[in-house]
Amino acid sequence: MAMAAAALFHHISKSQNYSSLSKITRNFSFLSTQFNTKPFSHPFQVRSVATPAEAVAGFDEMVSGTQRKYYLLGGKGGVGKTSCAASLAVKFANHGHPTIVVSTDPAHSLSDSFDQDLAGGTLVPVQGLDSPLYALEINPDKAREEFRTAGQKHSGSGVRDLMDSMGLGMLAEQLGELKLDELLDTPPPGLDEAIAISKVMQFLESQEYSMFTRIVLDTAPTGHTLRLLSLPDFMDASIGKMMKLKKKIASATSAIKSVFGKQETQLGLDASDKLEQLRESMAKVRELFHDSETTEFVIVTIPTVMAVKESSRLCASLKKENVPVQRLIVNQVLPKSASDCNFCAMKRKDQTRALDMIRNDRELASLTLIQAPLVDVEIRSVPALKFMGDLVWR
Ligand SMILES: Nc1ncnc2c1ncn2[C@@H]1O[C@H](COP(=O)(O)OP(=O)(O)OP(=O)(O)O)[C@@H](O)[C@H]1O
Repeated sequence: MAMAAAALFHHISKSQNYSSLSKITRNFSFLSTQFNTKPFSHPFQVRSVATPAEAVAGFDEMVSGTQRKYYLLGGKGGVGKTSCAASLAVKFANHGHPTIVVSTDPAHSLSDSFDQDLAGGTLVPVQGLDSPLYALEINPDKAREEFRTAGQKHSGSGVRDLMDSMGLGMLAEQLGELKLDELLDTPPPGLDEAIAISKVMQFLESQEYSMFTRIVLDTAPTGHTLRLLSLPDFMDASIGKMMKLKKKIASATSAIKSVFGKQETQLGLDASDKLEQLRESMAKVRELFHDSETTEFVIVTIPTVMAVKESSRLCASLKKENVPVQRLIVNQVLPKSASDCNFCAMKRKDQTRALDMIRNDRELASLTLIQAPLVDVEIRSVPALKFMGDLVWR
């Protein structure tokens, strides 16, 4: 059976042909009948642990409406965030939504997941679909570099010397104290992700991209996400300080200009301008994170005690920050099989324990639980992602 499933996946990955996918689904059912087992039927089901009143609708609800919606997928490293995000994006596109799938994880795997080169920091069309799907892999290092370049202009010693000679040493000192270079060299946790997301916002706000009605974000592992949530406040405080200084510098600049006729650009205010922009986009990110009309954070996990504990902490933080969260994907659930080896039987017992833990967890129990099976090949390429999407997003 495993061999047969692997062969089928190999076939769809090679063929890149959608019409073959319905055949694949039929073939899986066919195989199940042939082998008189139900290896995939149970885990493919979408089950809810929420009470009916709390239960949220399935994919129908996610796909309905032409208003733009954002889906952020996050969780522990390696649990299948990218596979779930990419498969959701493929499914949205195939349901008529012009879609963008974005990765802000410094260790991108969108290209690997789609088995196409999607790098470059700009929108790249995903090949192999009939409807528009674009991918965007933001490189946080590159985005940070842009800030650094602006920062160097801002806090260059030339400016400081000039201000010193003008008797504005105090101000120069304050300028130095801002430690912009240092901020960018050793960014506070989450700054990279913030810069990446603000870059995404810049793209998404432009008229050119207004046609996209579904945005799927494959976020960096949990730690980054949690820090990102608290970052807007941090940015507000530190950039606020920066803005005050900018005003002082602006008045000093005009004083210098009036005496020496120097060009204002010589004092380069690019960095603070950039930071102000960053603050503005962080405010938008914060708004976006909290708007349940447009945004949903989907937690992805696997059935292990460690992953469940981390998901519970993530869920608690999201709730505390009022980030809309309704669904929990438990990925890589071992399918029941008639021919369980000892290892599989033990592993499934272990997974059952972790699933029970979810059902009894204070944070997670109220979420709609979506179980996705562990399949016997890697999820790579558009057809494979479509296949996964049809299992997960129902
Ligand atoms: N349900 C599944 N069955 C089999 N393999 C899977 C499944 N889900 C994901 N995988 C595989 O697990 C690996 C990791 O998946 P993926 O890259 O989606 O995880 P991730 O959470 O995004 O990882 P990272 O945190 O490193 O970005 C990939 O090789 C993927 O093909």
